[in-house]
Amino acid sequence: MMAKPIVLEGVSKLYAPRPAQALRRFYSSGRLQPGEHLGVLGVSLHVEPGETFVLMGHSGSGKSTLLRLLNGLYRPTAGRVTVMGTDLGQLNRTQLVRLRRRVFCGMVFQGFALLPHRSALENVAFGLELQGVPRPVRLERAREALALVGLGERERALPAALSGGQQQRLGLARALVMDGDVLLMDEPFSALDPVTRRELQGELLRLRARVRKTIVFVTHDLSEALRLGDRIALLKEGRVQQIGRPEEIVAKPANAYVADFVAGADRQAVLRARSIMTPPEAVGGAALAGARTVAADAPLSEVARLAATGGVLSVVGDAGQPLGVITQRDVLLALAGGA
Ligand SMILES: Nc1ncnc2c1ncn2[C@@H]1O[C@H](COP(=O)(O)OP(=O)(O)OP(=O)(O)O)[C@@H](O)[C@H]1O
Repeated sequence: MMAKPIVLEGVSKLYAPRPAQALRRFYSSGRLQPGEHLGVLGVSLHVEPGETFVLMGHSGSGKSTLLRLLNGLYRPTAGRVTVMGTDLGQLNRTQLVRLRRRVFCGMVFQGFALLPHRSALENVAFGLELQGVPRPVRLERAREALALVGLGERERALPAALSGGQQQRLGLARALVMDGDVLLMDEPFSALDPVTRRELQGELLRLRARVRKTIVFVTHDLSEALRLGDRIALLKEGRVQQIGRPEEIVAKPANAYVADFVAGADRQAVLRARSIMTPPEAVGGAALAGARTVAADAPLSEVARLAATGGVLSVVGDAGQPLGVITQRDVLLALAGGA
């Protein structure tokens, strides 16, 4: 079995002159002293190969700190970070740099630091140049990456001649051209207008199917997280509130904070039949006889249409096996945001 790209076990990071001491004091007294800041506290999570894992939370909740812990840019004050089966704490600087280069293909930021006097093509090829990849090879790979993000026609353009959305695509190409399996994205689309932003999200979803990279994506935007994430971790004040698939977080928020955070979600788009069904025992066998079936993955909008004509729906899995039932009441509650 393939090693998990990233595993975090009880990871904490304090920004303090003496972080270990500050953390001990924080655990015993619940307080920090002036000049000490909590980055993240006791975070455990893992990222599966090929998934898009979203770190979501308000400003200051610890998303960027976590991203820099999981790629070894920061060392944890406590806890363990394991990347592709290797405990980062066991590596010296050189080994760490080598592992990061092998596993991660760079980070995509908002306002990506593009080289202003180099063409789009040379910007993308730059990382390979630093690695000593011969010029013809790196230009060929850079062209492929540019084509992948839809900038094939603009390879000679200087960054300043590109729109904000195009510059962001260029940033993406610059990361994609590198070898690593894991792509880190820190609020890459936040500075873009809403239309361009949605467009680039769509682009990323399409790309993901083609390049098979594992993606860790940071955002404070709920709709972006729900759209892009296979799974989402919601952070508050450095602590994980809930980890789950988008429909799990929306349908079964773990606490009042999560419920409040997801209150504005587009429930019809996010919820699936499986997230609102109840066990078959909930209704009598008689009610199920002749019930219409709906796929477990069907979105709530479709479930609602089917349920509107009355009766109970039988939710079935890929092989047609019964998984649960949905009544009209379940649909109404889900649409209304009830449990
Ligand atoms: N270099 C630093 N020194 C001191 N405190 C820091 C440092 N970097 C981050 N922090 C603190 O750690 C906490 C988490 O910050 P972080 O940047 O990880 O949050 P974030 O969720 O990424 O926020 P944003 O969305 O605003 O970037 C905040 O309280 C922040 O003030």
